[in-house]
Amino acid sequence: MTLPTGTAASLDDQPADDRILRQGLRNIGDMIRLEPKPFAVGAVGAMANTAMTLFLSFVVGWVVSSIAVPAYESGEVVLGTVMIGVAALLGTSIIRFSTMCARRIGAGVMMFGVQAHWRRQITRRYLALPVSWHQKHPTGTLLSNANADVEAATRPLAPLPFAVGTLFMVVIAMGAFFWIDWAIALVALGMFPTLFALNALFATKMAPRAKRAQELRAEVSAVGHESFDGALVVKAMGREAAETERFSATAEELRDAMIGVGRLRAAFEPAISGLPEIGVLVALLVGLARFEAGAIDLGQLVTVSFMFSVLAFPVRAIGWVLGDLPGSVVGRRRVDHVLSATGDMTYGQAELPETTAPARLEFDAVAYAYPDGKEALHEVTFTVEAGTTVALVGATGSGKSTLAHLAARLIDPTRGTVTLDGSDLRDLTHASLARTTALVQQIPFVFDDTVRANLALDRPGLTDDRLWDALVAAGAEKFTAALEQGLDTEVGERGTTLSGGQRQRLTLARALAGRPRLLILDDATSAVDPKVESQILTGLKDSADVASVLVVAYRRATIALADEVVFLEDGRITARGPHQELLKTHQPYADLVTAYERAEAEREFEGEFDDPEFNDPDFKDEETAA
Ligand SMILES: Nc1ncnc2c1ncn2[C@@H]1O[C@H](COP(=O)(O)OP(=O)(O)OP(=O)(O)O)[C@@H](O)[C@H]1O
Repeated sequence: MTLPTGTAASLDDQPADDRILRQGLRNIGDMIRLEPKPFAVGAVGAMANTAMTLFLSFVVGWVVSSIAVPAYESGEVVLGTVMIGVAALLGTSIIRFSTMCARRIGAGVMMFGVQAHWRRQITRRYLALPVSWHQKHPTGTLLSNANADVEAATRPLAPLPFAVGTLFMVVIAMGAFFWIDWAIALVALGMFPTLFALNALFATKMAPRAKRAQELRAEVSAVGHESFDGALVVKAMGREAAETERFSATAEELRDAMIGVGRLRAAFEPAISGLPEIGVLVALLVGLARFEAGAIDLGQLVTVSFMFSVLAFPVRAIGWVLGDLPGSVVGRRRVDHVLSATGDMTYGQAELPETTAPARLEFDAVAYAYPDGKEALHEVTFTVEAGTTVALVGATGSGKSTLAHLAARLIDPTRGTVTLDGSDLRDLTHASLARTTALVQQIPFVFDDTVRANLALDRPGLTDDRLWDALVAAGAEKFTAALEQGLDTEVGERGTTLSGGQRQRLTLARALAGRPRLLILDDATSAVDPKVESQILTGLKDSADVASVLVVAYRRATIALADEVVFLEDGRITARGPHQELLKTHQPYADLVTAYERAEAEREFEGEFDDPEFNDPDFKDEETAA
């Protein structure tokens, strides 16, 4: 049995500088394959645009030599010829404008299309990866993967069609230069390769800085997310200054890294943007000399000068693409780190029958080791017989939650088997497993949506009647009915408008609405009034839709409701049997349950339950009177 370790290519395995260009160009190739149509529109638009720009050079040259010069020499303006000149200039400009639109639209659609594709892939991957992978990756970093990294990876796409068009223009212009005059062509031949070499040098120097900046973006996102997520703890513990300091330190590191990026850019940018201007100047000087030597005429001189000056700006687009390559390679590697992460849960083909009868859960010699190698459970063997309730009891860290996660197949055992009605959980289809079992955790997760949406989670066939039945069974119908809009009430981000106890009962109702055949409660009612908790669990046992229940329990009353208690010590079952029997026969168990009882009495005395109904005498009387 292999563990879902969630490994992937290491991010430190950074490509050497000389490979940045190759990897960057391959990355661009991959992105073109993802969005070929918008790229084609953008590139064809750009090439048509540059062709029109070059054509304009000839039009300008022709207007000068055939209209302006004869008019100047004869002192006569021929209106018809002028109109042809104006029409040629206007027509070329209109086509240039429309092709520029096509270039920009193509580039935008391509870039946002690739971004959307990768974001979808990343989200799918996050959902497919096992819990063990998520435990090792902070949420802030995952957010950064889906945002900053995807954006960095696709950044060269914005100027890409422009750069492709420019390359096309350079090739045509070179031909034109050679056709007009070899000396002018030599100037161009010197300028363009120097410009490409300069850009390539810039890209390789930028690579390590871009990598560091991208890592720090993820760190800032992770620290920020943790601080905002833990805002209540930070405030309650008076840790604002320390937390601000922690965030500032990372933010300052990012600032320094970005300044480093800016410095390098500042060092190269003047040379990269100045070189074409120098080229124009040299071409003009050489052109003038060649004109005086009679090698070219005035129209050709104007054409050549115009061509050099219209090329001076677009050749920068090639620099923009090359300048964004290092960041894009680093962003792509970080995206690939998520997309290539292994450790998916693979599901089998077996289906359990679609009945509502309670299921039988069996652990046979189960062991589980976390990815750090620490074995949390050893040789665990026990059964939850169909329709019975088994309480898992054990000191903190004894392995109760690990066992609950194995029962719900959030993780797979390192050794041994977990079976439902005789089928190994690993052989079942995902749908069959989700239909049969439901896990309710101590920390309830509530979506920023209505009560109805939170209960139904888009599962088919969950009518309002069924949702109300589940709310009744979870002891949540009174507070739901008291909400202003009942099932349609928005509960806010993470259910902030509800108390902790209400959130727990809502998530219990969510699980019950699916009528699971095995219900796993991992301390799922800890914030609920103990008496209400007892009522809920008794109700579940007596209900017509009786399920088998595996419950991680701390309260004596809850434990006493179970048909059998499984007592865990350091990941091993050291005692099993009915609660009353274990109290008499197993001293560590008796000690723990007594300690729980004492702690519970203190909590109750101090009114600690995060459940307004419990702390509100009217509600409490109403709910506990039955
Ligand atoms: N993600 C993890 N990585 C490594 N070790 C872990 C991880 N989660 C839990 N453990 C370890 O596994 C052991 C069992 O943990 P588990 O959460 O199952 O205990 P528990 O009985 O549910 O504890 P509690 O009552 O405090 O919730 C503990 O020693 C814990 O430190």
